[in-house]
Amino acid sequence: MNSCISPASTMSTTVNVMADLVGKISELLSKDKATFSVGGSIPFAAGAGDDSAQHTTSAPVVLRWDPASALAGESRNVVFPQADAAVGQGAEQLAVLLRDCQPASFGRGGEDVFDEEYRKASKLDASAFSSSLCPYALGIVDTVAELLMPSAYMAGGSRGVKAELYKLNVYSAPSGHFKAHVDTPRSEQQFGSLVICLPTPHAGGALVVRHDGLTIRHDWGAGTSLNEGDAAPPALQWAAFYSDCEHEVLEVTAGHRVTLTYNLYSVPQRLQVAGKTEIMDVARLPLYDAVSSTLQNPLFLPEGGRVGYYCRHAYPHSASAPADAPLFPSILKGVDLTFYKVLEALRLETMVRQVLQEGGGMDYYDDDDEYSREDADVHPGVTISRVAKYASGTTFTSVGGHDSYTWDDIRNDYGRAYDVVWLNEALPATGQQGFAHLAYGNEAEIGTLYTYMAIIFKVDKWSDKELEKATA
Ligand SMILES: O=C(O)CCC(=O)C(=O)O
Ligand SMILES: [Fe+2]
Repeated sequence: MNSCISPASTMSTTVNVMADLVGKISELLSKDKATFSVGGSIPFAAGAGDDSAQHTTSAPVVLRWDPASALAGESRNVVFPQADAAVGQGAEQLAVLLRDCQPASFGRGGEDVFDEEYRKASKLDASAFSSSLCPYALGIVDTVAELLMPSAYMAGGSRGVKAELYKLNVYSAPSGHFKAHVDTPRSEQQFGSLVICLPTPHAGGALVVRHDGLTIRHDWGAGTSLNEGDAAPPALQWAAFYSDCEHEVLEVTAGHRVTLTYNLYSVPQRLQVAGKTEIMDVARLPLYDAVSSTLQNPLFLPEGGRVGYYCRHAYPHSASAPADAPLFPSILKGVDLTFYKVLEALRLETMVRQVLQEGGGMDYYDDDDEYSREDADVHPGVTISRVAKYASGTTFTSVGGHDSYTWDDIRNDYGRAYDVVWLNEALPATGQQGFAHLAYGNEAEIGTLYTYMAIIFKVDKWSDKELEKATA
């Protein structure tokens, strides 16, 4: 160790540099969009003996397209990466692809315009080609969801990312490029774009993304054989960025740079199932028949009422969700989702809500046991249940801070009371502390009661006419 003490000026420089660095990092961490573009690289599987179970690798990518000039039903194809021996032939196939592409336009003042000064590229529309590349299977979509998903949608993980194929673009030497621009969002749900670069040898053509004074450069030509010295094994290279980021494609100086572009949307994750009955025929489920025939039986709740089912799965229901991205019903899964779908298909008035645990919590108050109405003759199997006004979030009451309160006083302050015929019992593991109340003791304390997610539907009262018909 050097025993010499640094002069004061050096010390203070060091301190300043440290403060600068720490400041920079914490500023980036505090900014919602400091991570405004992410990217990566996925190698191609080497074939037999490859340890692809451990690492994500890609199978060769087959690209097929419909040339405008070909007979109906005829398509052409090319496989990436090209085998070394086939590079000459590959160049020919690329030339054919290029010939079948159209000049790429861009949006200016609400119009599609062609201007090689601004953008020099060729494209195929998504309707004219397909490829075996699946960004979901490669983990790209999950990675984007983890890192770029707008934070407003994160609560409860109820939203997912949809990557929709948009274009195939080819930027070729000399001078293929796209000047700085911002992509036009295709809908309100679009939050970004994804670009995947197929492994063709090229130089130049870096994708440069800028946001808030920061720049990220994705240079995919650098690792290809046209840049000897640093040529890497062929890989799929990709980048994703937020829609409000300015970006550009620098000039391609050699070869062809071929990319697939995708629009990235934030979508309700499971609502893709919950919201669309057309992809699943609910009426084919045994549960559908069981519920529908029960409802047709005049002996079942002739006076009408509510029937409840405690969800079998645990959900983060005591956390609140943003109003524009509610957790329920979109987060429902498995049998809970199936049951909800069945009720929806039967057009029953249904609510997915938190229900307060029956009875009280710790031994603070008298339990006067009024909440459960087991006066079986009048209301067989009916329980007065406390149902929350909202599906998610924790509620609080100031009731309970004195020993003259009873559990019922506290419970009465939670949601609404409904008479419910329960189909099952709540599973302890699905409960969460969703209702906080004041408790008493030496010091002010807060007690909590458990809430459980439930699906409750309404059964209408039978009219005399219907009853007559049903029993005839
Ligand atoms: O091919 C790329 O790298 C991105 C092209 C682009 O910015 C676009 O298509 O809007
Ligand atoms: Fe763009």
